[in-house]
Amino acid sequence: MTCWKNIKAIAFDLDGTLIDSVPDLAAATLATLSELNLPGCTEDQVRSWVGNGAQMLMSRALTHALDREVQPDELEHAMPRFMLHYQENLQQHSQLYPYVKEILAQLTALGFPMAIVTNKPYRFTLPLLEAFDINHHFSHVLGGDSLERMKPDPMPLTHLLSHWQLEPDELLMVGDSKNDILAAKAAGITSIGLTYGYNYGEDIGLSDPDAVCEKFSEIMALVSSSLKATEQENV
Ligand SMILES: O=C(O)COP(=O)(O)O
Ligand SMILES: [Mg+2]
Repeated sequence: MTCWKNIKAIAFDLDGTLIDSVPDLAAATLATLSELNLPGCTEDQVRSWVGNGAQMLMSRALTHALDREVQPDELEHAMPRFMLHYQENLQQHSQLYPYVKEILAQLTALGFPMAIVTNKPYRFTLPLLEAFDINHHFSHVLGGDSLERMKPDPMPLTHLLSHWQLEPDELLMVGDSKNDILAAKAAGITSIGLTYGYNYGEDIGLSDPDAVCEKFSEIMALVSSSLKATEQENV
């Protein structure tokens, strides 16, 4: 049984959890395909390709456009173009999901240490957090290329556990993708799956997170049960 009262720190996924970033990722993907004289794709297709970092997104887009397996040199040729297009338009159409700012402020006020654990390359992550003015909530920001392995590998989460000197049941992962839930399970930590993000078009409930939330604001009720328990222990 999940013990919400033990939660002391929270790791947040970024794309599809805090920020709806697909519109800008889709624009950069389309610009890259067009530069390579390849057929385009829809925003819905890009949404189903997000989840394993920028290189995998481009690899899936090229596979679709070429209608065959993509060769390493083709991916190598496309990547710098994609990175440049996305860098130039990180925040044209992307938006924070409702109440993200308010809830992060409340969690910070309650004293939870918080981190970002995303598969997005680090070089895009910090500027995006800064552009939305939420960077100050996170003492740790781990991109998909910050460590040797990215989610669904547990490495970024075990890194946080050892840095914060926490037991696994004291860390919570909040994310929209099965990669978040698989990483959390492999690290032995608690997880919340959000239904509104990107999960390859699959139901996040099938990954069996400890709780499923339809809105970001719903995480507050679960996390605050940890505070009530702490208050009672201190009476
Ligand atoms: O960039 C991606 O592919 C996914 O990023 P996320 O881990 O923040 O959802
Ligand atoms: Mg995500």
